Amino acid sequence: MLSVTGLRAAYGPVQVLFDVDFDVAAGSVTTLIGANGAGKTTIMKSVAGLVSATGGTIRFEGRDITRTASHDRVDAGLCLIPEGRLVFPGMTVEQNLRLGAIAPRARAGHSGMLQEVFRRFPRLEERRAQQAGLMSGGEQQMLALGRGLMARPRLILMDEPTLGLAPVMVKQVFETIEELRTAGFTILLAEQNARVALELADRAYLLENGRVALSGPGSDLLGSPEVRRAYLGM
Ligand SMILES: Nc1ncnc2c1ncn2[C@@H]1O[C@H](COP(=O)(O)OP(=O)(O)OP(=O)(O)O)[C@@H](O)[C@H]1O
Repeated sequence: MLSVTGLRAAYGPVQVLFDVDFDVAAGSVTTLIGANGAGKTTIMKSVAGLVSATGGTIRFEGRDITRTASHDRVDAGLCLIPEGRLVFPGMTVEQNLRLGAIAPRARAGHSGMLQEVFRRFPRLEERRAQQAGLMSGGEQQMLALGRGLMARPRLILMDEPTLGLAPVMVKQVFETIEELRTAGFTILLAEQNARVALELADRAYLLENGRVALSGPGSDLLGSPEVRRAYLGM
Protein backbone atom coordinates (compact mmCIF):
# COMPACT_ATOMS: atom_id res chain seq x y z
CA MET A 1 0.00 0.00 0.00
CA LEU A 2 2.85 2.36 0.89
CA SER A 3 6.32 2.07 -0.55
CA VAL A 4 9.08 4.46 0.49
CA THR A 5 12.45 4.32 -1.24
CA GLY A 6 15.59 6.35 -0.66
CA LEU A 7 13.74 8.91 1.48
CA ARG A 8 15.82 11.88 2.55
CA ALA A 9 14.70 14.84 4.63
CA ALA A 10 16.36 17.83 6.22
CA TYR A 11 15.60 20.74 8.51
CA GLY A 12 17.47 23.62 6.88
CA PRO A 13 21.05 22.50 6.39
CA VAL A 14 20.76 19.53 8.76
CA GLN A 15 19.94 16.23 7.07
CA VAL A 16 17.98 13.90 9.37
CA LEU A 17 16.80 11.06 7.07
CA PHE A 18 19.32 9.18 4.95
CA ASP A 19 17.97 6.93 2.18
CA VAL A 20 15.22 5.34 4.23
CA ASP A 21 13.45 2.38 2.58
CA PHE A 22 10.32 0.71 3.94
CA ASP A 23 7.03 -0.79 2.86
CA VAL A 24 3.62 -1.06 4.45
CA ALA A 25 1.45 -3.94 3.23
CA ALA A 26 -2.33 -3.48 3.00
CA GLY A 27 -4.10 -4.69 6.14
CA SER A 28 -0.93 -4.80 8.22
CA VAL A 29 0.48 -3.01 11.23
CA THR A 30 3.99 -1.79 10.44
CA THR A 31 6.01 -0.34 13.28
CA LEU A 32 8.91 2.10 13.37
CA ILE A 33 10.93 1.94 16.57
CA GLY A 34 14.01 3.88 17.60
CA ALA A 35 15.41 6.21 20.22
CA ASN A 36 14.50 9.88 20.64
CA GLY A 37 15.62 11.82 17.61
CA ALA A 38 16.05 8.73 15.38
CA GLY A 39 13.70 10.27 12.80
CA LYS A 40 10.35 8.54 13.36
CA THR A 41 8.29 11.74 13.44
CA THR A 42 10.12 13.12 10.41
CA ILE A 43 9.23 9.96 8.47
CA MET A 44 5.58 10.28 9.51
CA LYS A 45 5.50 13.95 8.50
CA SER A 46 7.21 13.19 5.19
CA VAL A 47 4.62 10.54 4.35
CA ALA A 48 1.82 12.94 5.36
CA GLY A 49 3.37 15.73 3.28
CA LEU A 50 4.13 18.07 6.20
CA VAL A 51 7.89 17.81 5.65
CA SER A 52 9.19 17.89 2.06
CA ALA A 53 11.40 15.02 0.98
CA THR A 54 14.77 16.22 -0.29
CA GLY A 55 15.26 12.89 -2.07
CA GLY A 56 13.62 9.55 -2.72
CA THR A 57 10.10 8.47 -3.60
CA ILE A 58 6.89 7.90 -1.65
CA ARG A 59 4.29 5.74 -3.39
CA PHE A 60 0.78 5.25 -2.04
CA GLU A 61 -1.34 2.59 -3.73
CA GLY A 62 0.98 2.69 -6.70
CA ARG A 63 0.83 6.46 -7.15
CA ASP A 64 3.88 8.70 -6.68
CA ILE A 65 2.80 11.19 -3.98
CA THR A 66 6.27 12.55 -3.16
CA ARG A 67 5.31 16.06 -4.29
CA THR A 68 1.56 15.86 -3.62
CA ALA A 69 0.12 18.49 -1.24
CA SER A 70 -0.74 17.16 2.22
CA HIS A 71 -4.49 17.87 1.87
CA ASP A 72 -4.55 15.88 -1.38
CA ARG A 73 -2.86 12.98 0.45
CA VAL A 74 -5.67 13.11 3.03
CA ASP A 75 -8.17 12.99 0.21
CA ALA A 76 -6.33 10.02 -1.27
CA GLY A 77 -6.92 8.09 1.97
CA LEU A 78 -3.91 8.82 4.13
CA CYS A 79 -4.28 10.25 7.61
CA LEU A 80 -1.78 11.33 10.30
CA ILE A 81 -2.64 11.14 13.99
CA PRO A 82 0.09 13.47 15.22
CA GLU A 83 2.33 13.08 18.22
CA GLY A 84 0.90 15.03 21.14
CA ARG A 85 -2.67 14.43 19.82
CA LEU A 86 -3.17 18.15 18.92
CA VAL A 87 -6.91 18.27 19.46
CA PHE A 88 -8.50 21.74 19.43
CA PRO A 89 -8.76 22.30 23.19
CA GLY A 90 -11.43 25.04 23.18
CA MET A 91 -13.80 23.13 20.89
CA THR A 92 -16.12 20.32 21.90
CA VAL A 93 -15.47 16.65 21.26
CA GLU A 94 -18.09 16.62 18.52
CA GLN A 95 -16.71 19.76 16.83
CA ASN A 96 -13.24 18.19 16.81
CA LEU A 97 -14.65 15.06 15.21
CA ARG A 98 -16.60 16.95 12.57
CA LEU A 99 -13.46 18.86 11.62
CA GLY A 100 -11.90 15.51 10.72
CA ALA A 101 -14.36 15.16 7.86
CA ILE A 102 -13.72 18.35 5.90
CA ALA A 103 -11.92 16.67 3.02
CA PRO A 104 -14.22 16.27 -0.02
CA ARG A 105 -14.37 12.48 0.03
CA ALA A 106 -15.16 12.41 3.77
CA ARG A 107 -17.77 15.17 3.78
CA ALA A 108 -20.59 13.21 2.18
CA GLY A 109 -20.65 10.34 4.63
CA HIS A 110 -19.70 12.20 7.77
CA SER A 111 -22.89 11.55 9.79
CA GLY A 112 -22.51 7.80 9.33
CA MET A 113 -18.84 8.04 10.21
CA LEU A 114 -19.64 9.99 13.40
CA GLN A 115 -21.95 7.15 14.49
CA GLU A 116 -19.22 4.64 13.62
CA VAL A 117 -16.67 6.57 15.75
CA PHE A 118 -19.14 6.77 18.66
CA ARG A 119 -19.77 3.02 18.39
CA ARG A 120 -16.03 2.37 18.53
CA PHE A 121 -15.36 4.90 21.31
CA PRO A 122 -18.50 5.17 23.51
CA ARG A 123 -16.63 7.55 25.83
CA LEU A 124 -16.50 10.13 23.05
CA GLU A 125 -20.27 9.97 22.66
CA GLU A 126 -20.76 10.38 26.41
CA ARG A 127 -18.52 13.46 26.26
CA ARG A 128 -19.58 14.81 22.89
CA ALA A 129 -20.45 18.27 24.29
CA GLN A 130 -17.38 18.51 26.55
CA GLN A 131 -14.50 20.84 25.78
CA ALA A 132 -11.74 18.67 24.33
CA GLY A 133 -9.00 20.35 26.39
CA LEU A 134 -10.67 19.11 29.58
CA MET A 135 -10.47 15.44 28.59
CA SER A 136 -7.80 13.15 30.06
CA GLY A 137 -4.69 12.34 28.00
CA GLY A 138 -6.07 8.92 27.06
CA GLU A 139 -9.43 10.37 26.06
CA GLN A 140 -7.70 13.01 23.95
CA GLN A 141 -5.77 10.23 22.19
CA MET A 142 -9.07 8.47 21.42
CA LEU A 143 -10.44 11.79 20.15
CA ALA A 144 -7.40 12.35 17.91
CA LEU A 145 -7.86 8.84 16.51
CA GLY A 146 -11.60 9.33 16.10
CA ARG A 147 -11.00 12.61 14.29
CA GLY A 148 -8.58 10.79 11.98
CA LEU A 149 -11.16 8.07 11.25
CA MET A 150 -13.66 10.76 10.24
CA ALA A 151 -11.50 11.34 7.15
CA ARG A 152 -12.23 7.70 6.13
CA PRO A 153 -8.54 6.82 5.76
CA ARG A 154 -7.18 3.62 4.30
CA LEU A 155 -3.74 4.15 5.80
CA ILE A 156 -3.48 5.56 9.34
CA LEU A 157 -0.16 7.03 10.47
CA MET A 158 0.02 6.99 14.26
CA ASP A 159 2.90 8.91 15.79
CA GLU A 160 3.66 7.81 19.37
CA PRO A 161 0.03 7.36 20.41
CA THR A 162 0.97 6.09 23.88
CA LEU A 163 3.30 8.95 24.81
CA GLY A 164 2.60 10.13 28.35
CA LEU A 165 -0.28 7.71 28.97
CA ALA A 166 -0.82 5.56 32.07
CA PRO A 167 -0.22 1.79 31.57
CA VAL A 168 -3.93 0.97 31.50
CA MET A 169 -4.46 3.51 28.69
CA VAL A 170 -1.39 2.23 26.82
CA LYS A 171 -3.00 -1.21 26.81
CA GLN A 172 -6.26 0.25 25.53
CA VAL A 173 -4.51 2.10 22.70
CA PHE A 174 -2.81 -1.11 21.54
CA GLU A 175 -6.13 -3.00 21.74
CA THR A 176 -7.70 -0.30 19.58
CA ILE A 177 -4.89 -0.64 17.03
CA GLU A 178 -5.53 -4.40 16.85
CA GLU A 179 -9.26 -3.81 16.39
CA LEU A 180 -8.57 -1.35 13.58
CA ARG A 181 -6.35 -3.89 11.83
CA THR A 182 -9.09 -6.51 12.18
CA ALA A 183 -11.54 -4.01 10.71
CA GLY A 184 -9.32 -3.76 7.63
CA PHE A 185 -7.37 -0.56 8.26
CA THR A 186 -3.67 -0.39 7.46
CA ILE A 187 -1.50 1.18 10.14
CA LEU A 188 1.97 2.67 10.27
CA LEU A 189 2.89 3.12 13.93
CA ALA A 190 5.85 4.99 15.43
CA GLU A 191 6.46 3.90 19.00
CA GLN A 192 8.99 4.08 21.82
CA ASN A 193 7.10 1.39 23.68
CA ALA A 194 9.16 -1.14 21.74
CA ARG A 195 8.07 -4.42 23.29
CA VAL A 196 4.31 -4.10 22.80
CA ALA A 197 4.74 -2.40 19.45
CA LEU A 198 6.90 -5.28 18.17
CA GLU A 199 4.53 -7.92 19.54
CA LEU A 200 1.78 -6.31 17.53
CA ALA A 201 3.73 -5.56 14.36
CA ASP A 202 3.46 -7.63 11.22
CA ARG A 203 6.63 -5.90 10.08
CA ALA A 204 9.01 -3.59 11.93
CA TYR A 205 11.87 -1.23 11.22
CA LEU A 206 14.50 -0.11 13.71
CA LEU A 207 15.74 3.42 13.01
CA GLU A 208 19.05 4.75 14.15
CA ASN A 209 20.23 8.28 13.35
CA GLY A 210 17.92 8.64 10.39
CA ARG A 211 18.74 5.25 8.85
CA VAL A 212 17.05 1.85 8.89
CA ALA A 213 19.37 -0.30 11.03
CA LEU A 214 17.26 -3.47 11.07
CA SER A 215 13.99 -4.69 9.59
CA GLY A 216 11.88 -7.83 9.59
CA PRO A 217 8.79 -9.39 11.13
CA GLY A 218 8.05 -7.88 14.57
CA SER A 219 8.83 -11.22 16.23
CA ASP A 220 12.29 -11.30 14.60
CA LEU A 221 13.16 -7.87 15.93
CA LEU A 222 11.87 -8.88 19.37
CA GLY A 223 14.35 -11.74 19.32
CA SER A 224 17.28 -9.69 18.03
CA PRO A 225 20.11 -9.24 20.58
CA GLU A 226 20.63 -5.65 19.40
CA VAL A 227 16.98 -4.71 20.00
CA ARG A 228 16.81 -6.60 23.30
CA ARG A 229 19.89 -4.83 24.63
CA ALA A 230 19.18 -1.30 23.45
CA TYR A 231 15.38 -1.10 23.56
CA LEU A 232 14.02 -3.79 25.84
CA GLY A 233 16.59 -3.46 28.65
CA MET A 234 17.50 -7.17 28.56
N1 LIG B 1 11.56 21.40 13.23
C1 LIG B 1 12.79 20.93 13.38
N2 LIG B 1 13.87 21.73 13.14
C2 LIG B 1 15.13 21.27 13.27
N3 LIG B 1 15.45 20.00 13.62
C3 LIG B 1 14.43 19.17 13.86
C4 LIG B 1 13.06 19.58 13.76
N4 LIG B 1 12.27 18.52 14.07
C5 LIG B 1 13.11 17.50 14.35
N5 LIG B 1 14.40 17.88 14.23
C6 LIG B 1 15.59 17.03 14.42
O1 LIG B 1 15.49 15.94 13.52
C7 LIG B 1 15.94 14.73 14.12
C8 LIG B 1 14.85 13.67 14.04
O2 LIG B 1 13.75 14.09 14.85
P1 LIG B 1 12.37 13.32 14.92
O3 LIG B 1 11.41 14.17 15.67
O4 LIG B 1 11.99 12.86 13.57
O5 LIG B 1 12.78 12.04 15.77
P2 LIG B 1 11.87 10.97 16.54
O6 LIG B 1 12.48 9.64 16.26
O7 LIG B 1 10.45 11.16 16.19
O8 LIG B 1 12.13 11.38 18.05
P3 LIG B 1 11.12 11.40 19.31
O9 LIG B 1 10.90 9.98 19.66
O10 LIG B 1 11.93 12.13 20.34
O11 LIG B 1 9.88 12.13 18.88
C9 LIG B 1 16.33 15.09 15.54
O12 LIG B 1 17.73 15.26 15.58
C10 LIG B 1 15.64 16.42 15.78
O13 LIG B 1 16.37 17.21 16.68
